[in-house]
Formats: sequence, structure tokens, C-alpha cells
Amino acid sequence: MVVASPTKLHSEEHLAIELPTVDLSGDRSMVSNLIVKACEEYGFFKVKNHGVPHDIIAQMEKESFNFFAKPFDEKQKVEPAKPFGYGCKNIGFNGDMGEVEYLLLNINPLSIAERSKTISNDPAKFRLNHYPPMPLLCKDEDSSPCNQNKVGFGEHSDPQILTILRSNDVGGLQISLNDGAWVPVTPDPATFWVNVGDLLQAMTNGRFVSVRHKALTNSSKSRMSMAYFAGPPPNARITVPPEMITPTKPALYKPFTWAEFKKAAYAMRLGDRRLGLFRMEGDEQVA
Ligand SMILES: O=C(O)CCC(=O)C(=O)O
Ligand SMILES: [Fe+2]
Repeated sequence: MVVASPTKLHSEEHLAIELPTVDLSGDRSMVSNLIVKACEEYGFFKVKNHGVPHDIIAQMEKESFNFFAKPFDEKQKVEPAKPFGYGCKNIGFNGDMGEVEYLLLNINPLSIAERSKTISNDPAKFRLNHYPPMPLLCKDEDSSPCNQNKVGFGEHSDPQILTILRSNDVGGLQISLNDGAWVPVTPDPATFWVNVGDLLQAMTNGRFVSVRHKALTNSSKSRMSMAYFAGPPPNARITVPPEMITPTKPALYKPFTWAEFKKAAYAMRLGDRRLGLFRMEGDEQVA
């Protein structure tokens, strides 16, 4: 893995960074070390040689495009996304909007939970996001060229343990570094991205970072992303292994259950820092 030092691009807010890539066919202990480092540094990494057959992914992408190409009335015949179904522009329940339409699906219960003690199928969420092409926005009323991509999915972190994300070959995803700079993620349809979610940040006492990210639309091409959100069972208590709590690194968060966290998250806006609600008393940090 090579992580190049950041270099400024022409646009002030974007950094060109080579994000960590983990080759899952590599030596297991090396793979683990790379994953830990990536989760600490970025909360985000790419996996290659993941073993999911290309033709299955291609078929899923084709079926997803077929669904979103249907007339709006027809798509609306699917249940509204509460919690599973079709949604358009409205993201969540608190007024967040984006240039995205999506399908939230439940996952075959046998597929994941049988293989994992931590990840639950209760309910497991799979999300298809479709970002139709959108004309560029103009910055000001003056004569400067129109060069701003519209936001498809606004800035947020994912609440679960981790997310496995994949898109077609159209760019748009950006991740935020600790200092707030945005890094565009180069699309790579043969690979998956893994995002650390809020729960994993809490479970590691802040050692792994829940990556903030957003997706912009493209001006001429449709973008399609697929995300699997891995969460625990609702009554799971989110705790930190004792060895991760030390005098110099005291517990950052009060214990909570996933059900409590979800309830709090559903009452907040997409971009709110939910973990802030569970910080230990007297800790003035936001998340
Ligand atoms: O479309 C993307 O690449 C990101 C989507 C996303 O962040 C989400 O569904 O939570
Ligand atoms: Fe996300």
C-alpha cells in the first residue's frame, strides 16, 4: 500500500490523495495491519481481490439501472422507504434532500448473520443509490463558468459498524479528512470501499474514525452506488474492549445499545454528529 503525501489541486477545497488499498488475497496478518492503519488514518479503504464474482456485480448493476429507468409512477408503487422501499430526493425523516433516488432492501437473513457473531441480519440494510445526471450549478450571478456539481447525498457518516460500498465507473464520492478537506474518491467498479461507521468508532474508543463522506452528481452521466450497512442486533450493547481504555485514553462514550443509537439518529439531520450525544459528561468535543 502506498499513501502519497497530500498535494493541493487547483480547487482550494480538494486534495489529491492516494487512499489505502488492501489486497484481500495477501498475507492475513499483513492485511489486518493495513486495515487497522487505514481505519485509524481515514476510516476508509479500498479492497481488491474480494472474491465476489464480477458477473454477479454486473447483473446487480444492470437490474438496478432497469429499476430506476422505470417511470416515476411505477417506482412509487414500491413501498416508501420506511424502512424498506423506494425513496426520491428525501433522505431520512428530517427534511434532508439530495439529487438521489434510492431503493432500501432487506438482505437474505441467511447470507451474513450465519457467518458473523457481530453483524446482525435484524434487519440488514442494502441500499441502491441512483444519481441522475444534473446540470452544473453556477457559483455566483456573475459571469464565472458554471462548474459546481450538485450534491446527490449530503455530508454524513454512516451510523452502523461498517459499510461496504461500490459504484459504477462514475465519480462523485468524496471523503472528508480530519481537517475538513474533501478528497475525491476515484471510481473503481472492480473493488469495494469499506467505510468505518459511528458504532465502530465508539467500539474502538475513537481509535478508528467514522468517515464523513458525501456524493456529488455528475453533469452528464448517471451514477449508481450500492451499499451494504453492517450493524449489530438491536439490543447489542456497544462497549469498548477494556484494553482500549487507559489513563491517557479514558472512555470517550457512555455505553448504549444500537436500538438507542438508531432512535437518536432518526431524530437528527443527515449531517449531524450523532456520537456527540453519547460522549462522556464533561467532554466538550463534538463527536
Ligand atoms: O453514493 C455513494 O457513493 C455514497 C452513498 C452513501 O454514502 C450512503 O448510501 O450512505
Ligand atoms: Fe454513507
